[in-house]
Amino acid sequence: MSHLKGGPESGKRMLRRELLAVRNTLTTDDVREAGSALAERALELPELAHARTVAAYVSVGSEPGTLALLDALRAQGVRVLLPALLPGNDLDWGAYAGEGSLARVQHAGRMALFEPVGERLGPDAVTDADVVLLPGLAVDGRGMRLGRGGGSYDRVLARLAHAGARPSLVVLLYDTEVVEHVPEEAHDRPVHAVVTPSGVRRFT
Ligand SMILES: Nc1nc2c(c(=O)[nH]1)N(C=O)[C@@H](CNc1ccc(C(=O)N[C@@H](CCC(=O)O)C(=O)O)cc1)CN2
Ligand SMILES: Nc1ncnc2c1ncn2[C@@H]1O[C@H](COP(=O)(O)OP(=O)(O)OP(=O)(O)O)[C@@H](O)[C@H]1O
Repeated sequence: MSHLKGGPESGKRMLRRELLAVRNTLTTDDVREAGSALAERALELPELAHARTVAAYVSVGSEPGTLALLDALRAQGVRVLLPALLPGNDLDWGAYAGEGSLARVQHAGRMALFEPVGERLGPDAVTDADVVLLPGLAVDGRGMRLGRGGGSYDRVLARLAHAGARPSLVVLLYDTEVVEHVPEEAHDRPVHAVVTPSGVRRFT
């Protein structure tokens, strides 16, 4: 029973706290360098080279940087969708039209996010994506991902499954965040690959 001490929920909470503490020690230079290496590695993925639509997100704070990757994809003519947080933690989507098309949004109790300012396409727009780039704090050898705990991407994955959409699911992390074991709950779904500054690892 997951509400009991030692269940997957408390295991996730402890692991999140440890991983966020490590991220908090990174300097802005560390974050920027990791972001450019990450973009380079990610662009080697054939899935991204052939994608028409990619669902991504704008990194904030000590998250591995995504802006370099978003701009490179856009320059290649890829349609890049970005999330906007809805009440209840579901995600709406809008097209990325360059850095000037982002607005800093402060949702109560959350880190400030950068969200697209243009037309909102609705939560189902993500089902158009050929690749979904997911944020996270860790992944294990099975591809089980630890998120921030909002459940936004759990909902995205459930929505994709419901629509019969099967995009490539790729999580973007630092090297040290590929760990031995991520505690999982019944709703968790594995990703297909992780990109870190040192390369790509696929899960079977
Ligand atoms: N850059 C970025 N954009 C993103 C996400 C993300 O993880 N990173 N999301 C990922 O789903 C979605 C938004 N969901 C979010 C969920 C939690 C928090 C957050 O600040 N969590 C706090 C803890 C708050 C709490 O415990 O309630 C934190 O992690 O410090 C932010 C966004 C969509 N956009
Ligand atoms: N399909 C879903 N619909 C609604 N709520 C869900 C769904 N899947 C999971 N949840 C809820 O979301 C909450 C957070 O789940 P979990 O701790 O697995 O988040 P996470 O995977 O770390 O975060 P994220 O998915 O945002 O990256 C849980 O309370 C869970 O019950």
